[in-house]
Amino acid sequence: MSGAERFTLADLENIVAERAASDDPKSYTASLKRKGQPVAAKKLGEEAVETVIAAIEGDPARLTSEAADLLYHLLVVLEIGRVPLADVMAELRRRTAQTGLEEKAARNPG
Ligand SMILES: N=c1c2ncn([C@@H]3O[C@H](COP(=O)(O)OP(=O)(O)OP(=O)(O)O)[C@@H](O)[C@H]3O)c2ncn1[C@@H]1O[C@H](COP(=O)(O)O)[C@@H](O)[C@H]1O
Repeated sequence: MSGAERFTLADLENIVAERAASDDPKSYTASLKRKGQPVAAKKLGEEAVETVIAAIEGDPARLTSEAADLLYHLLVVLEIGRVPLADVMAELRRRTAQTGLEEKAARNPG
């Protein structure tokens, strides 16, 4: 393990919320918040593509780095969109009652 056992996405969510609310000119989070959701969401999309490329290339170190960028930017988009991570986790927890294919069928009945 990498020593990150006690650091959770909820911890990072708290940091992101604090930085988004700050007017620190050195804060990347605050700058994304100022630019607004279209810019932050586009950045999330770029990080998703970079993660896909790293996954296909099969480089675990690059995949780790790009996945970290992706998760951070997802938390920024959730913060700007006023969606608590707990709501996303509750939705994921709800889905544990069924298999992925059952969940897919429930979304697209018929
Ligand atoms: N985990 C992260 C994190 N991961 C990635 N990034 C930033 O996301 C950007 C990634 O974009 P790119 O790789 O495309 O690099 P870039 O070209 O410099 O980015 P752009 O100029 O295109 O936006 C970089 O600026 C990274 O520094 C992050 N910025 C912040 N955090 C966390 O958020 C905390 C608060 O950060 P500040 O708001 O900057 O204080 C930090 O202490 C970290 O814990």
